[in-house]
Amino acid sequence: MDPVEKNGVIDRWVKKHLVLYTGATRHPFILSIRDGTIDFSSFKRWLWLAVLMGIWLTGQDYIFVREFVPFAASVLLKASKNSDDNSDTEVVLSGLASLSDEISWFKQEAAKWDVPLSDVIVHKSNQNYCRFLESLMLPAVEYSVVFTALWAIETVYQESFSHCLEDGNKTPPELLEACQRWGSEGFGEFCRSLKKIANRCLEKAPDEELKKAEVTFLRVLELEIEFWDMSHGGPK
Ligand SMILES: Cc1ncc(CNC=O)c(N)n1
Repeated sequence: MDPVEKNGVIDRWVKKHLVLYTGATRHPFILSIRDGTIDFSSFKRWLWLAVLMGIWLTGQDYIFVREFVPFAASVLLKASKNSDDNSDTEVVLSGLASLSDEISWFKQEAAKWDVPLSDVIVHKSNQNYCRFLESLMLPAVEYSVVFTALWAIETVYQESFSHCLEDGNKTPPELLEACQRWGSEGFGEFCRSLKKIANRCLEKAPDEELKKAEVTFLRVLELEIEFWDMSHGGPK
């Protein structure tokens, strides 16, 4: 890890807010996937799996990803305007490409499990998250703030699902594909690129902007925890 990364602003914030960060990246929901802590009686297993797939197959995450696309596109727009370093644009573009692949994956999974993705009831925590994303799309929101949000949103999933793939995991085989989608080394590489860009911008940000970016980071963690809570409590 090069020196900027080690002592970068983001690593400082992760350390400072480790409890909330761990709450988002080691949520009981994620631990229950990694430990496969499901009652192996077939009915409960199936039910548990249905609850678990609920996050994806009641379409909550599908709705999130559909809302996340315009947000990521707004970051791409800001990146193309930010003269600093146009390699930022390529990083964001690669993220958008994986999003389009993700949407097709959701559709095929929904078809496989025979779950309609249209007129899904949007859960409260999902509505909050989508409204938050919309607030970040306003032109006035600073580049360092939106990149901090983009890095945090992607990293929570990467950290969470890569944990489910670590040695000694007991992740149910049916869920390995979903875990690999976000837990893969490639996605980890993408998150590290986002972190580099965010750190570069945050190093130069005035205090006011730095504070806004930190608050945005914490808000993403809270919203991710609420999102896991929603699925942990099952589709309501
Ligand atoms: C709630 C939530 N947070 C982050 C991600 C990962 N980013 C885009 O796919 C996701 N799919 N859903």
